[in-house]
Amino acid sequence: MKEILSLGGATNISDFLGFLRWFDFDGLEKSLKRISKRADSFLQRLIDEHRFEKRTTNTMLDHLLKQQQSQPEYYTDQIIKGLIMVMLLAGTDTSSITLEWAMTNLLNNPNILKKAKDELDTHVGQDHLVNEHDISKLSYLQNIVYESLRLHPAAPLLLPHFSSKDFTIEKYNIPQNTILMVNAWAIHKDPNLWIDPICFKPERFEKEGETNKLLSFGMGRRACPGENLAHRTMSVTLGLLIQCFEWKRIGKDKIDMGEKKGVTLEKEISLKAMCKLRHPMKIENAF
Ligand code: HEM
Repeated sequence: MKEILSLGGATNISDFLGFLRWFDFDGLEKSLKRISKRADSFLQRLIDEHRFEKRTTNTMLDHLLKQQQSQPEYYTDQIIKGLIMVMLLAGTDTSSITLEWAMTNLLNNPNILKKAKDELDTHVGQDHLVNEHDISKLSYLQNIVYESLRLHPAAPLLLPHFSSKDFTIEKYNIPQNTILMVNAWAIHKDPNLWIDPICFKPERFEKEGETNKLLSFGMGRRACPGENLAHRTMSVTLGLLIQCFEWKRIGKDKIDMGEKKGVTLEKEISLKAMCKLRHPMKIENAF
């Protein structure tokens, strides 16, 4: 997955100097073909395993294979492989990166972590594990996710767009067929839009309408279709991490906030932290 993401985000010089395509100048095309073949055979194996397994489970793949039986001309293996690929490529790294940043910010701001813990103790308690139904009661937790997405948008330049006709933004004339990148990372830190833009302050989202200024999932027709799913999974996962464990930094120093360069905004140094179980939850109540 890492290799696909890094090759997918690599600059392809042949996009700008078309004649270089003849030579596959830096071997990018060859590498893409190799990795596509590997990914395709991995996904085909996955489909075949599920197809021949007698036991049915409640997974996306099982549902798609059921659809294949009633509409084989649409739900081909090719379409199913594409759908799984999109889920894996667009949905996993982005969500896990955001969670890593959220935990880093919480560990660097123990007062915010405590506030989130108190909210969980008040609205969920310890009788059951946090689940999707609890999320609407956990507004502070949701604001932590928004604030993490503001400071560390997982796709900092969104995806490249293309102008379908000539247009003007402020004093800039943009010709048709221009590749356009939106710098969400910079817009999210613009002091004209945000008070204390570089501070981690989940409280800012208590003001109505503040979330509308976020660009982390893009906007318009090509905005991220996984936004709701991502919010739910990230809120539940972060909620579980706070509900079940006591968290501490490894040393006294604040955790490094350096960012790696790339299509997705990874931490330069992966997060390492200490945790211990908060309370022995009765396992029969946990699920
Ligand atoms: C924290 C999590 C996520 C973030 C920050 C994120 C962000 C984005 C962004 C910025 C775009 C491009 C929007 C644009 O350029 O206007 C995008 C596109 C997309 N995302 Fe997400 N995403 C996340 C999770 C997911 C999940 C969970 C899925 C699906 C399971 C998903 C599926 C997609 C797809 C299919 C597109 C392409 C849409 C298109 O081109 O029309 N994303 N995402």
